[in-house]
Amino acid sequence: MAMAMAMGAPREQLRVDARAPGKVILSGEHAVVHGTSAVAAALGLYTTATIRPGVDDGCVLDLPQLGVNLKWPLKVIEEIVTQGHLLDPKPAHVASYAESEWPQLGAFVEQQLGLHAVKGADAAVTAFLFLYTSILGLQPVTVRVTSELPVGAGLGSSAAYCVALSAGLLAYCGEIDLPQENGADRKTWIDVNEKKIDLVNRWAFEGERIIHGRPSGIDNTVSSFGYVVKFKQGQITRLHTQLPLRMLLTNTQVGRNTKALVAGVGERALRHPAAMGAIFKAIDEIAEEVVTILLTPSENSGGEKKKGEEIVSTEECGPHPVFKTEQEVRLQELVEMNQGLLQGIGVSHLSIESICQITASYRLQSKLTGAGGGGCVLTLLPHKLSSTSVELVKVDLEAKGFSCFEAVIGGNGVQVSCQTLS
Ligand SMILES: Nc1ncnc2c1ncn2[C@@H]1O[C@H](COP(=O)(O)OP(=O)(O)O)[C@@H](O)[C@H]1O
Ligand SMILES: C[C@@](O)(CCOP(=O)(O)O)CC(=O)O
Ligand SMILES: [Mg+2]
Repeated sequence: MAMAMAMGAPREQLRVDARAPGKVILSGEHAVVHGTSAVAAALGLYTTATIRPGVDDGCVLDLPQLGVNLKWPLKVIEEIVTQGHLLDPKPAHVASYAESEWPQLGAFVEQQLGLHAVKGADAAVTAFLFLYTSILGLQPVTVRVTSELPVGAGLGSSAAYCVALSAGLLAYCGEIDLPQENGADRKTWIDVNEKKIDLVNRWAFEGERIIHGRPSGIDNTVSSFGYVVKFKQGQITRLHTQLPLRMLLTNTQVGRNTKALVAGVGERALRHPAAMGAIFKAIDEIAEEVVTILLTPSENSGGEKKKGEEIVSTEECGPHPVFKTEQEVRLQELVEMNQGLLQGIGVSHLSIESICQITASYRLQSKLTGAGGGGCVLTLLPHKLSSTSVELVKVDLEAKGFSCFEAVIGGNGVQVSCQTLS
């Protein structure tokens, strides 16, 4: 029925919205690009793509966070795309992006953006043109993408951008069911149908390849499926954890580029294959142990607390003691070890180390999340830690110029909404 309603409304009267969450990586970033396991959780901050009917045979792309607002007559795009890409869109069959097949695209995007473009704007526009022409073909559309996520900060903004765009374009061409409109002003968001999430995820991965160069796929996967996932060589395991995952996210405010950081780790791995392989293996073991802890039932059948749940550690942290369960003590140690290994492969930063030292003085362990080199740091918070103690840590971090917030994690994945335009 939902699809019928959506299909019933001609496209020139349909506005489609798709939103996708950012993410935190609990363990395994960078090593996962080299085939090991990683664990990631959806973050309660979203990127939203809005697809509206186009006007006078044109395509408009509005990316306010990158200062991009471009409009092209469709025939201009046709000249660029026809050179290297069938103009017969097959939304259900994911095409793989190859720069060699689009010889004109790079120069076209560079010329369109000019010399003063914001860093990363070229990748965003290129990813859009690939996804738009591959999924929709040359249909007049007006597309706007906005986000609650900081861009380039390790919270998976590139993946959320690609997932939201892919879902919005697939919904606009009828490949994804849309919700019944409720007539009220409030949007009705629905999860993308299970059978279609994989299609969204595979298109988004192609977009991530344009932005990241060599993505593992974990970012677009957790942004598509939501909740908590284990990812290894394309294998997705959705983790149903009962462990209360509380964390503080601190932004170093240091900009960096994931593509360059991932390439740098690859080059170091070529220079030191055995040593880097050993580090990747250690990170793999850490990620596997994190999975085991997350999957430990929190209570046995009688409702009593399981072994891992009793308080086994009490340390001073400002005015209140920090109570930690055995699972929390083990997770903290794994976070500390993972951060040390990430430092070893060259992706930490002075600002990240400074945050780790500040939180360690409160008996809390932290690690960079995402590509590192700046960006964001996650700090595990014992579930019994008082809000007063959390506030103390935040005040200390903010006094050093960092910005931090207690993250909402483990929520839903990609969702869609629609509105029939009068
Ligand atoms: N809201 C957005 N609008 C346009 N492009 C975006 C947006 N969010 C992310 N991007 C794209 O993703 C890039 C950042 O991705 P990346 O370097 O992987 O950092 P991260 O994924 O950690 O935020 C940006 O330079 C841009 O190309
Ligand atoms: C470094 C890496 O493991 C995660 C990158 O995360 P982000 O783009 O910095 O949010 C790369 C990848 O897995 O594709
Ligand atoms: Mg990214």
